[in-house]
Amino acid sequence: AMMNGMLHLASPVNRDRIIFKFPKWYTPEACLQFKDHFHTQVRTACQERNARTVGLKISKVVVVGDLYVGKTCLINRFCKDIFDRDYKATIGVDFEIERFEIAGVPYNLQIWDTAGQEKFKCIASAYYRGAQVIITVFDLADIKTLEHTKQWLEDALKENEPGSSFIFLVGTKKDLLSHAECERTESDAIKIAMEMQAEYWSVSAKTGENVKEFFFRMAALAFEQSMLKELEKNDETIAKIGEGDLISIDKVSTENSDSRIPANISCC
Ligand SMILES: Nc1nc2c(ncn2[C@@H]2O[C@H](COP(=O)(O)OP(=O)(O)OP(=O)(O)O)[C@@H](O)[C@H]2O)c(=O)[nH]1
Repeated sequence: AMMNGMLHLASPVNRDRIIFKFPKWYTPEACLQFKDHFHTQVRTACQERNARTVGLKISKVVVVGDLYVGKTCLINRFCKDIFDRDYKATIGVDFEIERFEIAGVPYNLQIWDTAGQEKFKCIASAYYRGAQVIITVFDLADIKTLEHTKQWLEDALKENEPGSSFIFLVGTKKDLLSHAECERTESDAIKIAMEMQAEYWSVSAKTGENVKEFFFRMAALAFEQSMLKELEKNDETIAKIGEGDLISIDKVSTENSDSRIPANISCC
């Protein structure tokens, strides 16, 4: 099974998981980043990825929110392209690994589906740690689930470094609302998203509306952030090597004891 799993990861990624262009936001009112292309540094690093970015890139995503809001259906629509109208409660947690190729680089998302039922909360919260993305989900047709999203987010944030996760607020079951109803709920949701510093999306797992767009956007933001972090780490390593060199240069200049040149000038 292990062998199969590894072969699976080595095979080419599905054609509809290839991202070239930076995916767009849903609404400018609650959007994490305004831009339509990858960071130049990231693009360059992706082009020379063999030299600089080694290893299997994987980011953790956790999906939280009240029971019955449609977390499992949202994940299943994207990962398996299916929709199940029968409700089966998530017991504790479940996860999917979704493979992408972004700007030419293989990339994986580990998507954790957590249970909304109160009795599973302590099991589920054990999986919140180390989330690069937190998705708080509510049901557009059930306004009290929107009110609960702040609490869900707070619980997820407790387990993570401040400012280390991208936050999304997602309203599901868009198909159940008229255009006017949807707009009304959206404007409430956008206010909450702004308070949460989250990006807002309305989706339907039933019809598939905005599902792929949402996951692509999330994957691209998470990918870019992890590439930037990696580049920063590489730069630090290079800087440290540089420091070492400077110390030896200092030594040389001290040993030469040329009194007209202060030793520290060689730093620049
Ligand atoms: N009409 C419609 N129904 C949906 C949609 N998404 C989910 N549902 C229905 O809502 C119910 C709950 O969906 P789930 O995905 O199981 O909900 P959940 O948030 O994972 O629930 P827990 O696992 O208990 O936390 C199911 O009966 C789904 O068929 C949607 O986009 N439109």
